[in-house]
Amino acid sequence: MTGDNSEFSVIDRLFKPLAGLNAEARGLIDDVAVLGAREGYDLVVTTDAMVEGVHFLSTDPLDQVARKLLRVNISDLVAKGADPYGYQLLTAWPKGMAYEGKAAFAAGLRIDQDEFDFDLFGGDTVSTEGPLLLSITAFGHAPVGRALSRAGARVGDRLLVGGFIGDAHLGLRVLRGEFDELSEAHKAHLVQAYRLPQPRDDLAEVVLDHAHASMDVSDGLIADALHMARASEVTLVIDLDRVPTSAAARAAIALGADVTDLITGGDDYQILCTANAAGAEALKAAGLHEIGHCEAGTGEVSVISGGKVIEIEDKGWVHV
Ligand SMILES: Nc1ncnc2c1ncn2[C@@H]1O[C@H](COP(=O)(O)OP(=O)(O)O)[C@@H](O)[C@H]1O
Ligand SMILES: Cc1ncc(C[n+]2csc(CCOP(=O)(O)OP(=O)(O)O)c2C)c(N)n1
Ligand SMILES: [Mg+2]
Ligand SMILES: [Mg+2]
Ligand SMILES: [Mg+2]
Repeated sequence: MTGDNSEFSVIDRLFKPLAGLNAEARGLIDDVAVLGAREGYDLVVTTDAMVEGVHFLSTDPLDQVARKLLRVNISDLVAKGADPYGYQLLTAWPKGMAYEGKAAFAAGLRIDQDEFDFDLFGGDTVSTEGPLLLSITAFGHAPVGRALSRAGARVGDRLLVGGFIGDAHLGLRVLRGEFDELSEAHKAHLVQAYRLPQPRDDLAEVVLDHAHASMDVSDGLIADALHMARASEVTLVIDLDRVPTSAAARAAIALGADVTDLITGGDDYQILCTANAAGAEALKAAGLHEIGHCEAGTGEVSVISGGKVIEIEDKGWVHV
């Protein structure tokens, strides 16, 4: 089996089929991929890595790890209003990792490549004495000059979010043995949110058409709102009571989960954006939720609940 599990055999057997017949990938037998320019569009590029023990658990199924890796990258693209196109993949396999694990990983990629119409263009394979490390550089297309940014929030804008906040953070805690009293259905919902975030590619177009500033929530709602507030040089006011939470999250809160953990825990991969009043109505009609507004400022986030300001010390995830 060692031959089967070696670098070029794995590329040939597991990754070449994922590149398919796409000429841009050059059959994964060249040094580069060559992406043709699409007239009238900018190429939007993003990179996000995932490390075992930092972004996912060693007990998470490898097909789902692969899908999460694709999804966290697609999440950044759709938050910019870009149409996901394809990706480069880096795999740093722990020495001795079995072929079966790599095959499960490739099977997960296949599922979500098809789900999101996203092609593999190439990448790199290395081995490591450390934990499993995976990285994707993802490409998407946005009409020239129109890809959204974290800057661009305007005083008077409404602040909106694409879906539930806090589920993934609670899902990680469920996997670590917390909230055992929750129903099996609620636990499954939260674990699914952690293992398999749902990037809202269906919202990319409406966000592109109506948002002034847009990003995805990865570090935590408050931390990422702060990133947006700083980039836009405004104050974002978040009404905690309007932040959408699932029935499962509310059940966890009833069991003692702190609501501030939900808005600082991260891993949500929901769109966070601002728009003027008319734009906000269009975004709400598409399913986004209004959670606050934008005031004059110099890069602050203010969280209110029941009309009172809440101080939040740890605002979200920071890699150190
Ligand atoms: N090692 C790095 N080298 C160059 N740019 C980086 C590096 N790490 C992060 N960045 C840049 O810093 C910015 C913020 O990154 P990050 O917080 O990871 O964004 P996101 O939450 O959208 O994934 C991005 O513009 C990203 O390209
Ligand atoms: C095992 C495990 N522990 C902790 C976390 C929580 N966590 C790790 S990284 C992170 C922030 C998001 O990852 P990052 O690499 O910062 O993504 P980016 O902001 O670049 O999109 C969070 C919330 C997790 N997902 N899994
Ligand atoms: Mg990143
Ligand atoms: Mg990201
Ligand atoms: Mg981050």
